[in-house]
Amino acid sequence: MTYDLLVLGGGTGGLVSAMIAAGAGARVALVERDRTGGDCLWTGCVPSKSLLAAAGLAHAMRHADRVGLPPATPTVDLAAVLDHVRAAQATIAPHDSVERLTAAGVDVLVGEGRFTGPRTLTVDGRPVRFRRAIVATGSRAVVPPVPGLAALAPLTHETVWELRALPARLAVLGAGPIGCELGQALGRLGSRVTLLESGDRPLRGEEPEASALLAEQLREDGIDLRLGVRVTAAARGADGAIRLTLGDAQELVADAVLVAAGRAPRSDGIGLDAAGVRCDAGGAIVVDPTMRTSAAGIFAVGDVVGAPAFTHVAAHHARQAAVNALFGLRRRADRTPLPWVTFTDPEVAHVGLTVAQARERHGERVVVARSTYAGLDRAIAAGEHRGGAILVGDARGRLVGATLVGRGAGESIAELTAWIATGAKLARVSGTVHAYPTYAGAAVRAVDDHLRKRYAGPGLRRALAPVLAARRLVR
Ligand SMILES: Cc1cc2nc3c(=O)[nH]c(=O)nc-3n(C[C@H](O)[C@H](O)[C@H](O)COP(=O)(O)OP(=O)(O)OC[C@H]3O[C@@H](n4cnc5c(N)ncnc54)[C@H](O)[C@@H]3O)c2cc1C
Ligand SMILES: NC(=O)c1ccc[n+]([C@@H]2O[C@H](COP(=O)([O-])OP(=O)(O)OC[C@H]3O[C@@H](n4cnc5c(N)ncnc54)[C@H](O)[C@@H]3O)[C@@H](O)[C@H]2O)c1
Repeated sequence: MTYDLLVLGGGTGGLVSAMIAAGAGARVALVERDRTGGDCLWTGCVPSKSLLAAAGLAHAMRHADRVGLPPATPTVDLAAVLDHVRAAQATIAPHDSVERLTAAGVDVLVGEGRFTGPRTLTVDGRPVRFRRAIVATGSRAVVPPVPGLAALAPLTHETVWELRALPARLAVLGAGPIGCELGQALGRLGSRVTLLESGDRPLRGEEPEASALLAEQLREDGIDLRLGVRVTAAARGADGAIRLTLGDAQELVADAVLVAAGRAPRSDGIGLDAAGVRCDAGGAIVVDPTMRTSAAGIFAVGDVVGAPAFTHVAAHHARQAAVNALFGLRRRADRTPLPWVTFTDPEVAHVGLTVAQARERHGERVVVARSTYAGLDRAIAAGEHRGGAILVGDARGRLVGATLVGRGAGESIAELTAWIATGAKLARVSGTVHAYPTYAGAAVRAVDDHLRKRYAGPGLRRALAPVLAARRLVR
């Protein structure tokens, strides 16, 4: 049989592609060599958010006095916390399962897939023919070429879940989303964490204020956050401890190292040359906005096409690619704003342009509205003080970007994403009634303050003075 659509990879990108195609009545095969569900379910979003939930509670217990309760120091048993992680995975797994795919009409082919031509692929050597294909093979952790590091088999987001006990001293390499989320979680659960970042701030792509608030909290948590640091060598001593040599000739001793220094597309070894699919210098499959690769009839989605690497982006790509592949349409994946959230405490949520990007694109006349949780009633009532909102408008005042920091940021960003998608002006955010008191109020407050500063000055008062004087004459 020749399949209408062959999907290589059973993570989010592959699952969504296959389910949509099967729903449309196509003959679909999905090839997966491991467990369906991919990085998100097994080694990414779900376990990290489950771990963060436990870490957040441990932190809240220690700091209960912020709201007038006696603080408590939890005795953390990592094995029990990881039972919670696995229970969350087990609850979600049926949604991504082979059984669900099969029931929907997808043929799940278990094994290693490799293209052998533009319309053929083998699964553990067995040939399969297809009319159209979607590549969704994801990405893998990169271990930087530091002498001695790879030989230590450092932890990555793939293996950290196999720990039996908390490392007493944990060195984390990289303060991107993975390093910050996992570093903060393991630190709050009891490891002494040193977070080593070669750049000058954590979450380097976010607004500098967001990075600064997160850095403050990480340090308050007791994490030794070292910026502008390069690890030049790694070795295990006779005592079993790991010694990292830092660029400035200092030594850091740790019981375990977690590498969180970026990810690389998983595009090698899958026969892309035989299929005529081109990759860029970093190994990302080159696609156009309709997710077509350089090979006619072959599409690619998710992490394998490079940044931004998020589950909801993989799903969004897949929705466009599946219908484009089956029906020859040209639906584009670049027509909608893409939000993302780093689930640290404080959460950092982002959509659209940063202030610097907006200035580059729209010039100096961009509008910037800011607020902090120090003036937000909901945050004050909850004893939260670290957070705020930065909204960016173009020269005409249309919302083009937003960053929210603090509790609730990940939820509130949805509203701003929708406003950007509709081309709304900033004033619409505060013109819309929001329930009181909510964290969503941070964005409203930012816009209100901005409008007040801009319009409610002496000029407006001078202009309105005669109107008010005339109204006083009316009985
Ligand atoms: C620690 C961590 C936390 C994260 N947290 C979040 C979060 O909170 N929110 C968010 O949006 N994103 C998060 N992400 C990112 C998210 O997990 C990825 O963007 C998403 O899983 C990508 O989906 P994908 O389908 O492209 O690839 P994957 O999920 O990696 O799926 C690829 C699949 O292809 C299979 N495969 C590869 N090669 C072959 C082959 N030759 N033959 C057969 N099968 C093959 C693999 O086994 C895998 O199952 C996180 C990532 C990490 C690492
Ligand atoms: N909440 C989420 O949505 C979430 C969570 C985790 C990961 N992710 C996704 O996974 C992607 C990968 O995450 P990541 O954190 O591994 O990568 P990243 O590329 O975002 O960050 C890696 C960090 O490591 C630093 N670094 C690189 N080499 C280093 C070295 N040798 N020494 C010290 N620092 C070094 C970089 O400067 C950078 O700050 C993210 O970009 C995101 O798309 C998403």
